[in-house]
Amino acid sequence: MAKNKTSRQDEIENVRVVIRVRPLSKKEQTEGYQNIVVVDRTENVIILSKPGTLNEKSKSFKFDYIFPEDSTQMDLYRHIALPIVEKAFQGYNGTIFAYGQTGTGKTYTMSGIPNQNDLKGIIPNTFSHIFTQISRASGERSFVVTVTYLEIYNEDVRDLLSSNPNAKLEVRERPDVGVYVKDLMGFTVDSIESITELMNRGNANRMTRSTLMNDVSSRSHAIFTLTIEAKDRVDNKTTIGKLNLVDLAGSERLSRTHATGDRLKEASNINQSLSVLGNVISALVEGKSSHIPYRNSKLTRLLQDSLGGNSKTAMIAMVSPCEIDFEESICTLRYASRAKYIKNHVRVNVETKKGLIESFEQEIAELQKRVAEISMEEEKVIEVEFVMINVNRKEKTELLQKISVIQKKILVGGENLFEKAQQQQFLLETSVAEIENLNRSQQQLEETLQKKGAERINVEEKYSSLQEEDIALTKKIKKVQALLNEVKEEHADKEHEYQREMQALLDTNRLIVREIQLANVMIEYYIPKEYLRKIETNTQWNQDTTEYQMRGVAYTGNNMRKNMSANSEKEKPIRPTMKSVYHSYNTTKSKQRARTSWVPRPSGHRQSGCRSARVN
Ligand SMILES: Nc1ncnc2c1ncn2[C@@H]1O[C@H](COP(=O)(O)OP(=O)(O)OP(=O)(O)O)[C@@H](O)[C@H]1O
Repeated sequence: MAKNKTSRQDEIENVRVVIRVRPLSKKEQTEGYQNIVVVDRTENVIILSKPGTLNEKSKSFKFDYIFPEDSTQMDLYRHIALPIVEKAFQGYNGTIFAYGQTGTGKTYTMSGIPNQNDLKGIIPNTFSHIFTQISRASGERSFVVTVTYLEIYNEDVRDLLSSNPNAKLEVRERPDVGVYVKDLMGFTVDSIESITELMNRGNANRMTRSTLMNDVSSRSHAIFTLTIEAKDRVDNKTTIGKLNLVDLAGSERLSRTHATGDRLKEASNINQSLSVLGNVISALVEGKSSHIPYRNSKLTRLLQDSLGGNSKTAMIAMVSPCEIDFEESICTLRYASRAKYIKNHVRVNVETKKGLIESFEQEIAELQKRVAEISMEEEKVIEVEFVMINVNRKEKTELLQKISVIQKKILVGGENLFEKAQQQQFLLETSVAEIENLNRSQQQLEETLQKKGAERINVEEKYSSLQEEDIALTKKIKKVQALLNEVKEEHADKEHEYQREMQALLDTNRLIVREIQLANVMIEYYIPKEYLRKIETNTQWNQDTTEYQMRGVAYTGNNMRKNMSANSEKEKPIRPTMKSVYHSYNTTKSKQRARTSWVPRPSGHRQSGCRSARVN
């Protein structure tokens, strides 16, 4: 990973890109499909052979690391998540996101199988890691860990931990906070149980369904965020590390999924937002323009810091080894290859305002003061009134309970030996994985040494005679020729990929046109002209939320109708006084309109109908 420092003390770091290959599924094996993936562990190269061709048609890609199909969940954790989580404790932001075709193991890698220790994914392993780290920290350090969990489904942001997970939340931006989700609920956690309970609740609320490509396919992008606030009492410094664990929805070829109707719309939305993510990656890598299209999707807006900003970021690109997925796998590897060149500017986030720990400590001090006051009062009134004592005792008990709840939120280093057994389990597995990795590195070193030895012999033997030089040159020409062919083929592949992307865009476009046509028909036949004009003059494009907004939205027809129906039968609606603001239909006018509805509306109006549709 490239790394250097800038003058502002920021460290410049490339996004770390690794590949994970899942094993062939039982279904693929029974149907007789071939595994076309070979991994060169020494060079970190993945080679895919084009089905039905000889080896020379294979394609190879180099990455920071490649996890072959026999890799364990712990291998992934140790190599990818562990260094980032450790840095989050020091106040760095971190992001790990899983990208890839549908059914390649993104959810398996990020969440895994919850009840089996060795199959737990990155998110639950992070919980064990965090609480282990806290219990190992010095007693001078205090921590508050907060969790949020959201999903982006069909370009709507939803809080997976809310009691109303279907409510759509707004993405906002403020100079002092950056991009954030309004009304997203954050929970402080004090144990592995409490955080696991939140994860399970969120997962249960996540939008999944069975598709032709995956029995349990995630139809949304999910972002699990852990914020670790750490206060050091020695230097009185508070740092905040934010960790985004992202399970993206899978890309899919619409022609292979046979999706129609709402599912087609859902799949188009997924592809569309992944395509915006791809455009952001390209723009960052090319560095041609200062404009990076983060605003073109909610996903890229929320991941703005993770891509090109202040975050240590790792992308795990998932690949299927199956021959029928060759083209999709090549697309994934190309996509991931570009991400390797993104440079982030990372730094420690030092809290300058009052953090959560300080607020909690202040609240505890105030409550303790009140408890002390009550104790003194108790002593004074002991001989006066029995009832008074009871009232005071009740308040005191409540205050002490409150203090205990807040105290639990602040985790003190070394003292909180939670879930000892689970921590040990985690440590044990980590050490086993460490030993395995050391063995593997040793094996890789030996292989590299052997290779180098063979190369030296080659060099010594080369050019011992003119004839040999001639042979070598001919070989070189052949090699260059092969390279040229490879480049040509690559070009043809890219052309092909471009065509397919175009096709996907056309599909999406067709859907949008259909929706616009529906909106136009509804406007044409159901909305009187004067109301349409009124709607248009009261509607404005909001650059920040990237949606149209209505002035006086509380007085729009449907909102007014909602309020009126909420009124009891007895209360008569206050129609007369609201006439100026309530956009209700006028019966006489609608009759007139029905008589003249065959008259075509000016084309300008049709277009303004499109404008009133939400654009993302
Ligand atoms: N490395 C792996 N080892 C064993 N099984 C795996 C592995 N990766 C994926 N699987 C299995 O493959 C299936 C699909 O995995 P998963 O649902 O995680 O894919 P996904 O990429 O999240 O798909 P989607 O984008 O449709 O949500 C699951 O049954 C999962 O258990």
